[in-house]
Formats: sequence, structure tokens, C-alpha cells
Amino acid sequence: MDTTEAPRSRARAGASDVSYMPGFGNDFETEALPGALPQGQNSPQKCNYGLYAEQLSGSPFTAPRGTNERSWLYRIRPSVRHTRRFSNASYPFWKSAPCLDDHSLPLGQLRWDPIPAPTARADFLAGIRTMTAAGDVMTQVGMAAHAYAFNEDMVDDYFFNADGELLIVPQRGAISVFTEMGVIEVEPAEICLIPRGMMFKVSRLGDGTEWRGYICENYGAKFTMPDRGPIGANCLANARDFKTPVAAFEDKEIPCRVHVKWCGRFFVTEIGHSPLDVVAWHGNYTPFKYDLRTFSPVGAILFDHPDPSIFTVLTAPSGEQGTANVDFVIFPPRWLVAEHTFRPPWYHRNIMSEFMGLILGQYDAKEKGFVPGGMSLHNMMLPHGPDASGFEKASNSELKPVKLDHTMAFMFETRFPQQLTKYAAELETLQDDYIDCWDGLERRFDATPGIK
Ligand SMILES: O=C(O)Cc1cc(O)ccc1O
Ligand SMILES: [Fe+2]
Repeated sequence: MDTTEAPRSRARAGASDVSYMPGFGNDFETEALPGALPQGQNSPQKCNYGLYAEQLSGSPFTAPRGTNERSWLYRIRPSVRHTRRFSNASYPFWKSAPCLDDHSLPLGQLRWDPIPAPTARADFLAGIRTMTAAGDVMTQVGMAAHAYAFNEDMVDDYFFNADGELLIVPQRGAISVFTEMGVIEVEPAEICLIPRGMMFKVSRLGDGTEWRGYICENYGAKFTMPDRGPIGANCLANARDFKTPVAAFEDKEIPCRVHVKWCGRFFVTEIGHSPLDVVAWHGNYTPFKYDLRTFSPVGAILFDHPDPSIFTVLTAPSGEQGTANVDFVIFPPRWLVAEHTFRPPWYHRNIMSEFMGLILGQYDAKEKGFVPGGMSLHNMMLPHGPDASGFEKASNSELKPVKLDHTMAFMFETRFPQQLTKYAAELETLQDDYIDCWDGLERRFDATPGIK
């Protein structure tokens, strides 16, 4: 790839010269200049092109083979030249757990319309608004759910998050994420994952006035593909549909800023060049993208509504088996065919805490009120389920095969209670009347035998 200012203009023109390597957790190798990647060893006495060799570790050196992740980067300058003396910086709307924000909103099931568009110029970093945070960033446990809305490219500003990986879920507007390991273009209904510690910048693709979406910041063990158990070797998310970028770099010697989030605090440092200067790399600690439309759902083909865990795209384990630090679950287009069944989600209370967003269309349990770009929070043990009109419709509809089409909702589901930020609690788009959606669920009980 060209080494100067070109990536942004080329990406915005939509002429995708970005390319990817398929697979999940593979040991990849890629070089943007021929011969830049050392062969047969990681650390030659001198690297080709005068590059520096550097290891980026995503797991402890001694992690078991299945969870051991590291990559070797061959770059114009080592990373120690990309972080000069830090100054304190402030991103007051990006919060970390434990979130002890002072607000007076009582406990409850909550739903929001999309966050307002920025009123001034804001890049991706400035456009992040934390809605909830769970666990503790200091002990690498839990997560935060953010919404973002921005209208400006990061050009000479770069960022890395030492606090966790970022799962970015665009809802409006495609974005280009230029990482140390290459360029990823992501549109709504696709996601991308930026590993902990990896430098990147985000720019806009296409036309529009506002680019927005959601982010799950995972403080814990990395997202991985869930085991499929009795489903077997295929369906759900398939490894080949995860795409890792080929090497691409910037070679620019102008003032740039590197912003850092570290243990919940922000810092910035000024440097004289781009930190995205990796000419070649190999390894298995990588960013990737995934198209949610390639998820092959498996569901009830005779009766009853299964648990939504069958729609898990990625799971970030906690130490306890089957108890995720956070699951990323989607509700994709699918056929509903179950016989003699109430087909939408059942009424339930859950030890896990559910943050939901809607990328497009409608969600079957809430046909009204949950709008694309909106969010809902059903926290630990708080009852929820279909609204009154959804219940009525699903209880009386003819049970022929029905395709739920043009829809894509998702959930960040964590074992930890999600604490609201002051921003989320006081947000003007909070729906005061959300709880009323269940008001019409009247007593239907009749002690005489028979189905009513
Ligand atoms: O609450 C929700 O809408 C998410 C959800 C969906 C489902 O099909 C089953 C359980 C569940 O929490
Ligand atoms: Fe739920």
C-alpha cells in the first residue's frame, strides 16, 4: 500500500484496495513490501529495509497453546518512539468500571433512542459515550458498553486502549479502521475487533452527516469463538468468515498525537511521525472483521423458543466455565417455524445483564419503541420480555413458517451487573415510558379448565 496520505482518500472513494486473510486465530503472515518479513526467525541481527522487530503480546508468554497470542511487527520505528512523555488528557464521557457516577435514576428496565448527533466537530474518540460499565478495569474483569457518534476523521491522531479490546458495531455509516496491522473497512451489519494495546485511527467512509454505532470494551480475556457442542463442526459463526487485514503502513513525518486509555485514565503524547508504521508482521494477535450476515443460525425446528446462546458470535470467557465475562450475541434474519409455540422470547429474569442495540429493522419482542441506533438495558434479575402488543400478536398469530427478515439486533451480555453512567441516566433520549410497554399484560387467569 502507498505510504503517505493516500489511505483516507482512497478509502473514502470506496475503491476498496483493502484485502483480508480468512480465518480465526490463525498464525498469519503478511508484508507490504517484498522481503520485509524475516523468514525462519523472528529477530534477525538486522531486518530488511532497516526495520525494527518488535513483539506484541496479547497473552502472558506462558499461556497454554490454545490461548497464547502474540504477533511480531516489523516497523519503521519501535513503539518506544511512538510514545514520548505523556500528558494527562480528558475524555469525560468515556468511563470505566467500577462506575460510581452520581445520578439519581432508580433501578429499572431502561430503553433509549439513539444518542444525539454531535453538535460540534467530533472524531471517533471524542464521539464515544459510555452507557454502562461492569466489573473492574483494574483487575481486567468486566466490560463497558459505549455508543458512539462522530463526524470527523482521525487524521494525525491515533489511539490505543490498554484497558481492553474494542468490539466495534457500526449502526450508521461505514468506517475505515487503520490499525498497526492493516486497514479494515466495516459497514453496518459488520463488526470489527481491535485488540488491547493496538494503535489505530478511525475515518469515515461514504457520505453522511453522522457515523454512529456501539462498542463493547472487553476488559477480560479475549473474545473467542464459542464451542458448538452437539451442533458440530459447522454453522453459527464459521472461522473462515473472520477477516484479518494484510499489512499496510503510513510513512509520514509530521506532528501526530497518540492518545492512550490506561486503567480508566487518558493520556496523550506528541510525536513527529505516524505510529502506523508496520511494514510486515506475522502472528496470531490481530484485529479482524466479521460480517454478521454470514452467521448461519441454528434454531427450533419443531417447537419452543431456545436460549439466545445459540446466536453467540463471540464469547469472552471469565474464569468460570459457561459463565461469560461477556457474550456478543446477535438476532439475525431467520425462519420461525416452531409449532404450538409462543415464538418470541419468553418472559424471563436473568442472572446475566443484557445490553441490547438494534442495527437495522425491528426486534421481534419489541416491534415499536426499540429503534435502530437505540439501546435497552435489562440488568441482573430484572424481569422483561415481549411488550403487550407483541404478546397479543404472538399468542394469536397463525403458526405458519414466517421469515424474520431485514433485522439485526445484538446483545452484550455479561455476568456482571451493568452500572449506568451519569450520561446514560440523564440522557434526553431515555424513554420515560419504557416500562409502560408491559402495562397491557392483564390478568388472563381463569380457574375453569382449558386453554384461554
Ligand atoms: O431479552 C431479550 O430480548 C434477549 C433475549 C432473547 C431471547 O430470544 C431469549 C432471551 C433473551 O434474553
Ligand atoms: Fe433478555
